[in-house]
Amino acid sequence: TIICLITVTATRMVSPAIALAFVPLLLTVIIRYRFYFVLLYRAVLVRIWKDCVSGLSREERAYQYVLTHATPGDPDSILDTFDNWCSKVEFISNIGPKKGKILDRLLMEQSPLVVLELGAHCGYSTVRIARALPLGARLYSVEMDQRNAAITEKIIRLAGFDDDTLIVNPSDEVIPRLQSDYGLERLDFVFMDHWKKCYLPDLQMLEGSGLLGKGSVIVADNVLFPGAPKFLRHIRKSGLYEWKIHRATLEYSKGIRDGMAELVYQGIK
Ligand SMILES: C[S@@+](CC[C@H](N)C(=O)[O-])C[C@H]1O[C@@H](n2cnc3c(N)ncnc32)[C@H](O)[C@@H]1O
Repeated sequence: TIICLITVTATRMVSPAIALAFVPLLLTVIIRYRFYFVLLYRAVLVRIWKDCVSGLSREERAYQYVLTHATPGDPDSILDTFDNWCSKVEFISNIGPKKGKILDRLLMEQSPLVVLELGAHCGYSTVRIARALPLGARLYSVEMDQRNAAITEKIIRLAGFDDDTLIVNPSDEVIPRLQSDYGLERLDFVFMDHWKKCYLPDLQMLEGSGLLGKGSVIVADNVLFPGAPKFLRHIRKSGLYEWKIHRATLEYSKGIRDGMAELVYQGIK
């Protein structure tokens, strides 16, 4: 319909031959970027519409769904229910099941005892991380949005991970106080999934904090889409890390390429 309308309007303004010449171009654009259009529709248009009709935020809608469909105390059921909602009902930028499995594997391999999560949103990755940690490990999750943090808090409790620490503040205020306020001496594992423009300054802040030791692992999501080019340039040039990109697709989307960066700090401590 859109193509016809544009063509008809264009035909009235310019010659029919020129207008028709644009049809293949339009079709090519639509086919090539179809996954991005679907994402725009699911993440923005459906959200605006449901915000209006439900009177709840998207995060509250997700929580209501999880509360009524998942088994309390069962992290697997909570994650599966989130995944179901995000693939079939509305889009939320949880790390999702595919990249989540990569994160699970890295956590299992490292068995970290002190973990920092930057960007908890509704608590999906928080539950995913907590589920994979060895006994006695500590997870510190940082979320700056109070409403998101309230949902995360409820999801953590629903999953039964009452011992995790949720810090409601922006990462650049939390990182400098991790030693003084929380008594941390070393971070074994950091998961970054907050605003992409914060990746580089926060990584540099962590480097300067003395909290990273040789072998500390940093995993950063979405480094290819939406992308974190300055962060990638730094890890390439600084010489402080052994690193690789785990290629995948964007959460709950088939055709948008994304990746997670895995960094192993080579500094001394
Ligand atoms: C992509 S979502 C996180 C998704 C979550 N990691 C998951 O997989 O379930 C990003 C979240 O990071 C939070 N955020 C963004 N910048 C932040 C910052 N500088 N400090 C703390 N939280 C931040 C946002 O409020 C948002 O809730």
